[in-house]
Amino acid sequence: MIDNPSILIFDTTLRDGELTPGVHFTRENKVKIAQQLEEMGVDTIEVGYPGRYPKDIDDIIAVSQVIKNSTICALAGSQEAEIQQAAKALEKADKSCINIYTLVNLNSSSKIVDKNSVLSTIHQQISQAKNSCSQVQWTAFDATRSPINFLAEAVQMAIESGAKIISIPDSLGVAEPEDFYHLLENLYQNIPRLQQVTVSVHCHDDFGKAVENSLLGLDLGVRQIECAVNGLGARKGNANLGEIIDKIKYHQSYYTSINSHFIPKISELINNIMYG
Ligand SMILES: CC(C)[C@@](O)(CC(=O)O)C(=O)O
Repeated sequence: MIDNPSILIFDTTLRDGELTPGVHFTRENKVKIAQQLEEMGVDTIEVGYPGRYPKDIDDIIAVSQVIKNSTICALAGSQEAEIQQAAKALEKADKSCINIYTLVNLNSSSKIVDKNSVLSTIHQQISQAKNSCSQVQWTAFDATRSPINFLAEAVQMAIESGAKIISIPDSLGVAEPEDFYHLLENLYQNIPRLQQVTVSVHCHDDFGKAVENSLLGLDLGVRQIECAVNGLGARKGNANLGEIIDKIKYHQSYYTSINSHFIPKISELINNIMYG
């Protein structure tokens, strides 16, 4: 049903998925996986984090050469050097996205953090990144353990600076569905401009809530879900791509461009790479 609101699927199998204990994807396998993700209709493929893993630069370049329809995404921390590396890696991509993350949980830092300097970093880095890719996504790292007022200020700043996608992660997978729903609701109530950008969620499965948490914001306006094939990802993984797609199709109030017939095939490809 094409008239239903469309939900974008952002796959992070090749980035967060590679943080699954024991998992490594060769360049050749990253290209193969990306081709299948594109074939099934995934909107955005996050391929790596060049600022932390230098080999990801060439992985992203290799994937960029074969992918035409999906957006290619590179993760970057909020330092200038990381953004430059992401931009360099994405030069050949037809549609590119730099996903910048900034720690908003000021309590967790060992240093005393000045709020204004965090806000000005967000502004500077997004302003820099938007000249070197098609779209900037900004991720509020550790959003679910952050002071809500500061989180809202940071989101507001990211939107004003030009981020077109705002991602709210449950970075450590600790949010109860009720709490995650209230967090999103609070942001929608307090930031009118959230309606003008794409809101994304990135949930981890430490307590088995990744899929539930990823879907509960759709009625509030969330329009992008970050997930990974077979639920791969750091620690206990991210939301499982196949489950997300099936639930959206079953729900019937939303639309995704993903062809779910491809899910078993890509699931098997990943299994063969990991255990074959
Ligand atoms: C940056 C991000 C989306 C992250 O994956 C963190 C990271 O991989 O460093 C998360 O779960 O918050």
